[in-house]
Amino acid sequence: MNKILIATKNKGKVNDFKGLFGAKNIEVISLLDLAEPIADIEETGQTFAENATLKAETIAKQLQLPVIADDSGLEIAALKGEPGVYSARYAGIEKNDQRNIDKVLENMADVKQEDRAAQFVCALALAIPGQETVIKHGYCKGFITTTQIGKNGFGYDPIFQPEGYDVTMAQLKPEEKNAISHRGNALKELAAWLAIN
Ligand SMILES: O=c1[nH]c(=O)c2ncn([C@@H]3O[C@H](COP(=O)(O)OP(=O)(O)OP(=O)(O)O)[C@@H](O)[C@H]3O)c2[nH]1
Ligand SMILES: [Mg+2]
Repeated sequence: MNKILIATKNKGKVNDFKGLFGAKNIEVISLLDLAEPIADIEETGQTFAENATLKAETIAKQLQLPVIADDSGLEIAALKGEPGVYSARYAGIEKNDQRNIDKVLENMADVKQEDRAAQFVCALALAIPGQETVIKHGYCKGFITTTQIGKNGFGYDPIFQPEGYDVTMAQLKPEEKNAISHRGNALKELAAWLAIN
């Protein structure tokens, strides 16, 4: 395998995957690279796994190619697991990262340091036409900061401090994020599965 299609339109995810697969000499293409535009898929699932499966199977069927889809998000304990599967659209359907960050910080304004635990979750679905879809999960535990710091990454990275670090995910270099991220961890699981099946 020297090329993989990731069924996403999120540039931040594409950059993460380019780093992750580039190390294995595998070229990453996404829905943003296709000549024919692909319609948005409505994410109607209740879980990351359901949404990842929906995206992977729809695109695999449409293009008759093996694809990986990623559904991911941030679960904050003090907000009862929110934003969860609604992470991209937390502050509205236009999917604005800055507005999403502002909404989290506002909702957590009164939450004490010791109660700011959170985790990123990533579900990866590998869909191959005619085969059963494979799903693997990855997690990254940490805390929500009180201000946003850092310019790398995307989404909530500037307000997420991984466990064992005193900087945010957005202050880490791309390769440092990939080494500990929910996406990197899910991909390790998928790679391990591919090697033994
Ligand atoms: O700080 C972050 N670092 C990450 O590493 C990360 N991974 C996911 N997220 C958040 O979760 C949403 C995914 O939602 P999502 O899986 O539906 O993707 P999406 O709608 O952006 O693109 P697509 O893949 O569906 O085309 C994203 O938009 C982000 O808000 C992240 N935030
Ligand atoms: Mg989405």
